[in-house]
Amino acid sequence: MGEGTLEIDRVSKRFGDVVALDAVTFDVRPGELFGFVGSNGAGKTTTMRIVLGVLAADAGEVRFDGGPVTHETRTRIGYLPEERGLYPKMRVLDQLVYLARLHGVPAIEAHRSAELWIERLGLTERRRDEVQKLSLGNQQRVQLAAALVHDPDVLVLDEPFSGLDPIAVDVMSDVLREKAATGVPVVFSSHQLDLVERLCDRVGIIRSGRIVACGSVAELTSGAAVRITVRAPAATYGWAAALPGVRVVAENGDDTVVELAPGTDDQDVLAAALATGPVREFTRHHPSLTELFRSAVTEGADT
Ligand SMILES: Nc1ncnc2c1ncn2[C@@H]1O[C@H](COP(=O)(O)OP(=O)(O)OP(=O)(O)O)[C@@H](O)[C@H]1O
Repeated sequence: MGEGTLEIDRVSKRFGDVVALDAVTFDVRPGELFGFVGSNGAGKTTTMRIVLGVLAADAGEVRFDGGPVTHETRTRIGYLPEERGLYPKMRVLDQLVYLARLHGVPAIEAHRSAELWIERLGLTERRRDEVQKLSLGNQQRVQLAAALVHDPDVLVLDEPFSGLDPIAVDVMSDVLREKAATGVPVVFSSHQLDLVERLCDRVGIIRSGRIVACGSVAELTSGAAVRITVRAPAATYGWAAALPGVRVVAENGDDTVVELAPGTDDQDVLAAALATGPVREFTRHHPSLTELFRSAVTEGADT
C-alpha cells in the first residue's frame, strides 16, 4: 500500500490464555485522523505498543511507508503512551529538548522546536517547572509536546484527551488537525466518542481484540439500521415493543427511539403511535457513533 501509510496487518497477540489481539487489521493514511475506539481491555493500548515496538506481535506485521517498521522508522513516530513517560524531576523545557535530541534532532533545532511547542500548548509559564509539579492536564500537554518535538512523520496517541479541560481539548484537537493537514497519519484512542465523531476522518472499533467496524463515521452510521425518534406524550410505556420489525432502542419520558428491520414500513410505526394519541415528533435518523459503538460492542459479545 501507499506511501506514508501506517498499516497494521493481521496483528495478533496473546498474554497467556488471554487473546489480546486477533488478526487486527487497519490502516491510517497520510493526512488522516483515525479514531481507535473500544471498551476497556479491548486491545487499543496493546495495538499501539506493538506499533511502537514496545511489545512484539505473535503474528502479523506493522508497516510504514510500504516497509516493515524498523528501529529507524520508529524514531519517526511520535508516541503518547497511556502510562505516560515523562521524567518527573526534569524541567519542562529541558525534558523536551532532551527527548528531541534522543530522536536525533540537532541541539539548536531541538531548542527551537521545544520552545515552539511550549508556546503552542500554552506552557510558556511552566517551561522552567519540574514536570511533577504540574497539574495532570498540564503534564498531558507536555506529553503531547514530547510526542511532537521531533517533528514525527506518524502520530500514535493513547488517550490524548483524557483528563483535559475543554480549552485544552480544543488546543489538542487543533494540533492534531494541523498535524494531519501536513500529511501525517494520526491515530488516537479515546473513550470520548462525540469528540471522535467530530474530529476523525475514519474510525476503527475494536472488541475483544478484533476490529468489528472500520470506516468513516458516515459510512458506519449510514450502513446501520434506520432509527426513528417518536414523541407521543399519551403513549404508555412499552407501546412500540410488540410492533413487527421494530426494536425499541430507548424509551425516555415522551420519547421512544426505535430501530427498524429492513423492509419495515415506518408508516406502520407512525400509525401505531397515532393510535396512542397525538404525535409531536417523528424523525428518521442514523445512529450516532456512540449508539453505533454500543451496538458494535454488545452484539454477539460472547463470541
Ligand atoms: N502485560 C500484560 N499482561 C497480561 N495481560 C495483558 C497485558 N497487557 C494487556 N493485557 C490484556 O490484554 C487485553 C487488552 O488490553 P489493552 O490494555 O490493550 O486494552 P485497551 O483497549 O487499551 O483498554 P483501556 O481502554 O482500558 O485502556 C486485556 O484483556 C488486558 O488485560
